[in-house]
Amino acid sequence: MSKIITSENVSVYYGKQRAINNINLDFNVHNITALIGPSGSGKSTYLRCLNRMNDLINNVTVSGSIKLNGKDIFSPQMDIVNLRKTVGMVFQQPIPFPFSIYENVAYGLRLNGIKEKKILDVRIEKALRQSALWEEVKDSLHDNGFSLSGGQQQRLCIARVLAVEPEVVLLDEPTSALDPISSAQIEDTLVSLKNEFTFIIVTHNMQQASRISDWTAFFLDGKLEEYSATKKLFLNPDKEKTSDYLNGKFG
Ligand SMILES: Nc1ncnc2c1ncn2[C@@H]1O[C@H](COP(=O)(O)OP(=O)(O)OP(=O)(O)O)[C@@H](O)[C@H]1O
Repeated sequence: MSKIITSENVSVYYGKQRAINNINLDFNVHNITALIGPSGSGKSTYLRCLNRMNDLINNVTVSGSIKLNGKDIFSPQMDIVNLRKTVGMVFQQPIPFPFSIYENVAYGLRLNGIKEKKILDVRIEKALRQSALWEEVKDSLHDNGFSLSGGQQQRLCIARVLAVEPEVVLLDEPTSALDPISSAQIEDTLVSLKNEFTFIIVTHNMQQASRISDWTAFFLDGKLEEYSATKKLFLNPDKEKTSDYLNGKFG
C-alpha cells in the first residue's frame, strides 16, 4: 500500500523539554489512521509536525525527517502555504470565521486565487456536500457561521478544509466537544470520504478509533509504543502496555 507521509526519527522539544522521542511512523494513502494514547503522550505534538504547525509555537525544535509524497517538508524549497493546503487541519473546537457560511468556505479558495463566483459556488457546494452539511444550509448560506449548532460548525470547519482539496487531513480530537449524534455524523463523513482523502485523527475515544480507523498508533510517554492495523491492535496487541491502556488500567 502506498505511503503518503513517511516520518523517521521525529523528536520535538519545547525549550529543553522533550515531548516526543524518535517517532517512526508512515501513513497509508486513503486510509484513516488514529493516534491514541494518554494525555501528554505527544499525539498532538506529533500531528502538528506533519504540516509544520509547530513552527507557529515559540521555542520548539523539531528534528528528524518527514516526507510528503517523497518530498522533505523541512526542505527550504517546501512552500509552507502549499504544504498546509495539501495537509489541512481540523481542530478540537469548531471555530468558524465571523462570516457567513458561504464566506467561511470561500475563504481558503479566495486565498488560492479563485475569485469567479460561478467557480466559488461550485466548489463551496461540493465541499459542503462532502462534509454532509449542504442539505442543512443550502437555503441559509448567507447566515453567519455562528448561527449553526456545534456539530454543524465542526462540519463547516471540515468543509473549509476540504474546499481547497487537500490530500491529507489532520484532525485533533475533532468530536470531543460534540454530542454523540454530531460525533457520529462526523465519523460517517470521514469514512465516506476516505477514497478521496487520507485522514489522521487524534482521539481519546477508543470506540471511535476502533469504529473508523484502518490503522492505530498508540503513543506513550512521547514514544510510539505500538502501531498496527486497528483490528489487530484492539484485539491482539503485541505489547502489554497497549493492552493495559485499552483495558483502562491507566490513562
Ligand atoms: N506549547 C507547548 N509548550 C510547552 N510544552 C508543551 C506544549 N504543547 C505540549 N507540550 C508538552 O508536550 C507534551 C506532549 O503534549 P501533547 O499535547 O502533544 O500530548 P497529547 O498526547 O496530544 O495530549 P492530550 O491528549 O492531552 O491532548 C506534554 O508534556 C505537554 O505538556
